[in-house]
Amino acid sequence: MTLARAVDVTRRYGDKLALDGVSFSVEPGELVGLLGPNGAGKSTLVNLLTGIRRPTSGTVELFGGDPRLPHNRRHLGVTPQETGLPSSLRVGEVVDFVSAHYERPLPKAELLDRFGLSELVRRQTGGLSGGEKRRVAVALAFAGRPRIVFLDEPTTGLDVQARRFLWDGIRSFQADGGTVVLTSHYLEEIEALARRVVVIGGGRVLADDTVDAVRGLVAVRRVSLSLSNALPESLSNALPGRLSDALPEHPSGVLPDLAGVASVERDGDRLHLLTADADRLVRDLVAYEVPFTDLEVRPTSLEEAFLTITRDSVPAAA
Ligand SMILES: Nc1ncnc2c1ncn2[C@@H]1O[C@H](COP(=O)(O)OP(=O)(O)OP(=O)(O)O)[C@@H](O)[C@H]1O
Repeated sequence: MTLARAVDVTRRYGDKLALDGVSFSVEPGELVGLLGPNGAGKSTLVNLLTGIRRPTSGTVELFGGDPRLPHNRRHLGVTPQETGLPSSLRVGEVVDFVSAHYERPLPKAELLDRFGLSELVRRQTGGLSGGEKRRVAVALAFAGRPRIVFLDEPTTGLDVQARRFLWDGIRSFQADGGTVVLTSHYLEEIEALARRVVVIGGGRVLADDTVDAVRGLVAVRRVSLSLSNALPESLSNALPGRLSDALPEHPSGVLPDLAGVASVERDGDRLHLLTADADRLVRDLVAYEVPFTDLEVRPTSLEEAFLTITRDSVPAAA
């Protein structure tokens, strides 16, 4: 049985289209990473699938039913992006309080041990550090032995060791048959946990694939250069192509049709070429004796990489 599903879902906040025709499903035992830049729509998707908000159009299902109905949420665990803990209660008391809502909660000691929180059991939550609070908030999603958990940026604000502890807790839940959906800005984080990654950008699903495949997609570099003078005419004539199409009015003529260039932007005399293989592009520029100056190669942002690569297939958001 598909545990969570969104079918052609849109969600508006006033004029803002936060999700635009998103379809997505999660099968039992999966650990799925939702990856995307700020404002991409990740939290909105999580909030729809967990019944916190309703879609504007399209359908969402949790355990085959409406996520807003309590009986469909019995086997759900959630850690939203922001959580408040009652500051005067001790960690152990908060766990007791949350666990009391479930028929068959995890024993308190086991839950705390799984997430490396045993030493904090007698501490008031108000006195915990930000990272400690976050770890408690994430652990609470597992208190009721959920079948699926949604973790919205679970490791924000955590140091390396705390992050590792949390990853171990998430992994052991999945090893026991649990299903996890987590959001992150970082492919590295998703890579540490998940095999499947769904990339969200501008309210749409831009890619739904293995981490390896997505890593290949986002390894895009921006190669910037200025053209110092006109290309030799013989070269211009011999090598017309998509770059020349992109630069019809460039005074220096055309660049050769360099393989692997995903897009070309022009900014005055400066050209910005996006490519997955910057080394090869630079070698080609040299081999073609393109008269460039001020060459600069730098990584692109995730957003830039995806929006560039998918520009042709993704219509502009409304
Ligand atoms: N309650 C709201 N009212 C108005 N706009 C909202 C609301 N919630 C989200 N949005 C807008 O919807 C878009 C998607 O937001 P969402 O929080 O889902 O993105 P996100 O991918 O989770 O971002 P982040 O990584 O920054 O948390 C953003 O433009 C955001 O400003």
